[in-house]
Amino acid sequence: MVIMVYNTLTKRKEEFKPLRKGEVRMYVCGPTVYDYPHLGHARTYIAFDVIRRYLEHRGYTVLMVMNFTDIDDKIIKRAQETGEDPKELAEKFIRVFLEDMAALKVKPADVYPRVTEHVNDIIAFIERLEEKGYAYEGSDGVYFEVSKFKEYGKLSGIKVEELKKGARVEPGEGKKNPEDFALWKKAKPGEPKWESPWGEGRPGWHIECSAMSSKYLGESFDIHGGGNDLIFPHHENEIAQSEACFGHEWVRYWLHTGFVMVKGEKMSKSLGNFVTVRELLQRYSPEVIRFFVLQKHYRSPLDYTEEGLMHAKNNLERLYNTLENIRVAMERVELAYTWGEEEFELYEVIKEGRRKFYEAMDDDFNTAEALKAVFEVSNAVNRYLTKVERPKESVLRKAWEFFKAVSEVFGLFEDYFKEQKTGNEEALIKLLVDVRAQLRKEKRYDLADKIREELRKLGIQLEDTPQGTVWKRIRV
Ligand SMILES: Nc1ncnc2c1ncn2[C@@H]1O[C@H](COP(=O)(O)OP(=O)(O)OP(=O)(O)O)[C@@H](O)[C@H]1O
Ligand SMILES: [Zn+2]
Repeated sequence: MVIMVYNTLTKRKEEFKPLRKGEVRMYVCGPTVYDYPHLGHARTYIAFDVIRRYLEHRGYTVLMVMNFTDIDDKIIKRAQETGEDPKELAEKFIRVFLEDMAALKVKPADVYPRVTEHVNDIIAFIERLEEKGYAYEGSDGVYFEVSKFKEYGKLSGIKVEELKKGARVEPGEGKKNPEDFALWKKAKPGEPKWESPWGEGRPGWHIECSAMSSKYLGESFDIHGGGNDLIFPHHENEIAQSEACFGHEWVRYWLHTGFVMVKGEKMSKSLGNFVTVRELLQRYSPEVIRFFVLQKHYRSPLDYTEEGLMHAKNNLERLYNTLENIRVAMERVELAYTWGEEEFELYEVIKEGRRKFYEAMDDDFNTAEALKAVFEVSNAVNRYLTKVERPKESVLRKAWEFFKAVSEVFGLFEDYFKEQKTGNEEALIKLLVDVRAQLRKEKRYDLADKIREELRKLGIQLEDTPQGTVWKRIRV
């Protein structure tokens, strides 16, 4: 089975063939960290999380990099408004972003490079562009000369001539042509700055992604993603910089997510029509938000409405009911010495459901279609369980395994399956470890040692390390 992906660069679905065997290298543009993430951001990052999970599920090792834009005009402006230090402001919202994504069960990227920690790599990149004749220094910064890169516009379809017509060089701007964009911005008084061959200043926005992605993923890689609004100018400029610098094709597949919309407009900070992830989490569980996102294909617009979220909640509840029905039924199952009509019927639906699920996900990660297959299986399981007195273990187990695969790909029911295996055991061990630490503080070593000894008998080994006590299972 091949995976087909829609490539914004070629504007069609293509067979997915990674550059390196068994490995996918992907880069997703991360947030500019000056505010709380809203549902629009969540949609984009959940979508790429599911794409990544699916590729892993299909056996690829995925190396995923996401940047943090931790210095930029918006951050400086916000810091000036609130009187905070821009660095601290960025630091705070990186933390917020990571917390919100963790709450939403978005798997962390492998590397989160930040601009402020990669200024030297960015400078080296700009120097290479200068050497190759694509960059020039103006009075207020270093610019990329767009007309020198002959393939400019290949991603967005925007022509250099149109850009020339649509804009002019403003007084005080140091660029030669209106379409040129800044690689390096010379510092204005009071702004954060770094030393460079062009004097003190800071990187422009686009260059960070070219420099940091190539540092971690090499000079060509498989997938580059972001929201639709990044196609132009951000990704167009990234391509120009990178391909000018490396002299060859840079990224194989460009993937873009559709917007979360509110009454026909893009949810955005500037329009003020946003709902933050935190606000939503007070009303809905993280999985409801994920489910809401998954109900639509990632390239389609997604309307934010309360009814939509309620609908997601109800549907997710239906799936959890099915899981509980299976779990409870497992207690009264019997080993299958025979299969009746009901078993064959359910088996057929599970088999078809699995096929449809993978077919949908292989077709440009179509989560909306894949979910339909999940419900077909769910409904069939419930029908089966109301019909038969003594369900057969083998056929129920097939349904259970299917839901586990769905869980892995969609990032739903993860805690549920974990609880099935461990119950509250881990929480209870942690409680005992904490109680023992408290006893030791109070120098009640007899009781503390008793806890350690009794746990050891149960196959749990406690180790006191400088970072605190960790526990391990004794296996042999
Ligand atoms: N309404 C939305 N729907 C889907 N994705 C979005 C939406 N708004 C922003 N994104 C995506 O979130 C990611 C992070 O965006 P970024 O930090 O640049 O936000 P931003 O553009 O400052 O936000 P805003 O658009 O609200 O001002 C980008 O990939 C962007 O395309
Ligand atoms: Zn980027």
